[in-house]
Parts: sequence; C-alpha cells; structure tokens
Amino acid sequence: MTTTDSATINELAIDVDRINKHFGDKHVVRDLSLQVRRGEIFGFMGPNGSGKTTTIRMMCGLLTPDSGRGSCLGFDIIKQSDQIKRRVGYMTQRFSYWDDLSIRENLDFVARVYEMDKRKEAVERALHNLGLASRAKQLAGALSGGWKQRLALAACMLHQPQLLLLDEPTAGVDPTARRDFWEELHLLAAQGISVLVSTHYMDEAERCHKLAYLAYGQLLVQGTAVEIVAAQALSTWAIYGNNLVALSQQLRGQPGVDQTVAFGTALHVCGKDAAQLEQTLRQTTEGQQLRMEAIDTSLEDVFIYLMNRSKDNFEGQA
Ligand SMILES: Nc1ncnc2c1ncn2[C@@H]1O[C@H](COP(=O)(O)OP(=O)(O)OP(=O)(O)O)[C@@H](O)[C@H]1O
Repeated sequence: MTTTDSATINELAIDVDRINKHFGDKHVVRDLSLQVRRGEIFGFMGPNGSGKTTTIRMMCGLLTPDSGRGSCLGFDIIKQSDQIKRRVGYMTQRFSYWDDLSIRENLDFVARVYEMDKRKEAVERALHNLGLASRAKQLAGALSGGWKQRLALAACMLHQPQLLLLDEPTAGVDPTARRDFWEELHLLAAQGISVLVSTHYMDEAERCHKLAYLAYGQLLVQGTAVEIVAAQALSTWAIYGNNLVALSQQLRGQPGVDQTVAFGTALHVCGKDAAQLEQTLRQTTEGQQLRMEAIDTSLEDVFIYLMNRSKDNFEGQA
C-alpha cells in the first residue's frame, strides 16, 4: 500500500461495500457501496421508503446488513457495532424533552440516563458548543422549533460523538432556523465530525458536501451537487409567458423533451438530446408570446428527473 492510499483510508469515516438488506421479501437496500470522509456532511435524498434510513443505520452498525461489509470510524460494521455505537450521535425526528425543565436541566437529564462520566462538564460543553449557554435557563417548552432542534442536537453531542446521524432533522422548522441549524452542522464538520443526514429539502441538499440519491433501495447517483448535475448531462430551458400549463402538456412526449416542470412563473423543460430539445421547443413555441432561454440545470431538475426515471425502471418492484 502506498503512503497516499493509507492517508486516504485514514481519512474515511465510513467505507461500505455492497451492503444489502431485506425486510421480509422486500429488498430494501441493494448492493450499496459508499465512502464518507471525516468532517464531511453527506446527504441522503430520495422518495419516501427508498431506503435512506435503513442505509444510514447499516453504515453505522445500528442495523446488521444481510450481506456486504464495511467499516465505520475504523471499526467493522458487523463485528464491532458496539464500539461504533459509542461514538455515534443519533438525532431522530422524534426527540423528546421535558417541557417544564430548562435547556440545562434537559441536557443533564439525558446525561444521567446515559450514566455519563463528568456529567456537569459534558452538559456545559454541549451548551457552549451549540450556542445554548445564554439560554440555558429557558424552559424547553417555550422554545421555538429551531431552538428545540438545537437542543436535540446538543443532547446527541453530549458524549462527543465522531459521527452524527440526522434523520430529517429539520422537518417542520422554518427556513431561518433551518439555516442556523446548518451553520451549526458546518461548524461541527469543520472540527472533524462526520454527518450523515437524510432530507427532503432541496436547500439542505445544497448545503451538504456530498449527496447520494436513492430510489427503491438502489443508489442512483452520488457526489457533490455539481458532479451530480454534470453526470446527468441534461440540457434545460426556462420558458416564460401565459398558458404554461397547456404548453407543458403539449410538450410532453415530444422528441427531445424528457421532462417539464413548473418553477414559479417559469416552465423548466429538460432533455438529454440538446439539439433535438431546442428544435422541438422552437417549433412548438413559434408565433407564441413566450420568452425562452437556455439555463443551467438545477439540482432540483436533476432529482425530479432521477425520481421519474427510477419510477419507470422499478415499476412493480416496490
Ligand atoms: N424494521 C422494519 N421492518 C420492516 N420493514 C421496514 C423496517 N424498516 C423499514 N422498513 C421498510 O423498508 C423500506 C425503506 O424504509 P426506510 O425507512 O429506510 O426509507 P426512507 O427512505 O428513510 O423513507 P422516509 O423518507 O419515508 O423516511 C420501506 O418500505 C419501509 O417500510
């Protein structure tokens, strides 16, 4: 092994190879291979039931794969899951806290439940690291959604995990609080903590260092947002004007048109065959009062494309 190889491997927080999971006769995760670096925020996107949570849990030793192998934080995901669990912080969607206890008291309660050493120190450190120190005496019940999420994050950071699992952490939280929450995640990542996060929010996906898109248990794409958009090589046009719904219906199924999606006042039309798409658009819109421009394909265009394609590919298998 070369020095570069070992340096790269040392940087990996997670490295799984062809892991599979069935629940009954349902093949929920199929031959999934993935690597996550230390200090990386890795986002999992995909429709409901596509296997995001199952994948994340297997990658961290919380669930045993039926086959495949892998390591997490340097430990074997099958044989050393106890070692991994001690180093992982898991924030579920349903974090519960005591409304009539303060932030500090809630954290102290969690620390007691886990019989943590140096409890007081752990609570003060979590308060400080998550920007909660000035609000430590506030009752949890009186906190806004965003601060409650931050309390949940502080609770799963108490034991100083090296890896965080966040399952749709900001569902139902307003955009400003979401942004603040993500600022916190980036601060933690900058300290070397790796983060696996499942989300349905496009703004969150764009804040991840890397992304994976799953459908029916299969990893369809992975990489940075830029890499994922580039890999699909879609050509996209935005069309502005009246009667865009009718235009959308007219365009569907035409040569070169793979997808039409309404985006606010614009209709986005995408296709793999750039020349054919442009020709169809020019012919169809000729003589109409419409403005049309070629635009960069967005991550959202690509995810809609992937979702529709996966529906066609896996019809009947779900
Ligand atoms: N413990 C279980 N027993 C049986 N089936 C399960 C179990 N956990 C998950 N499943 C099934 O496995 C599939 C994948 O579920 P999973 O929760 O991993 O998907 P997901 O992508 O995280 O979904 P969502 O976006 O809705 O959270 C679903 O069909 C789900 O019903």
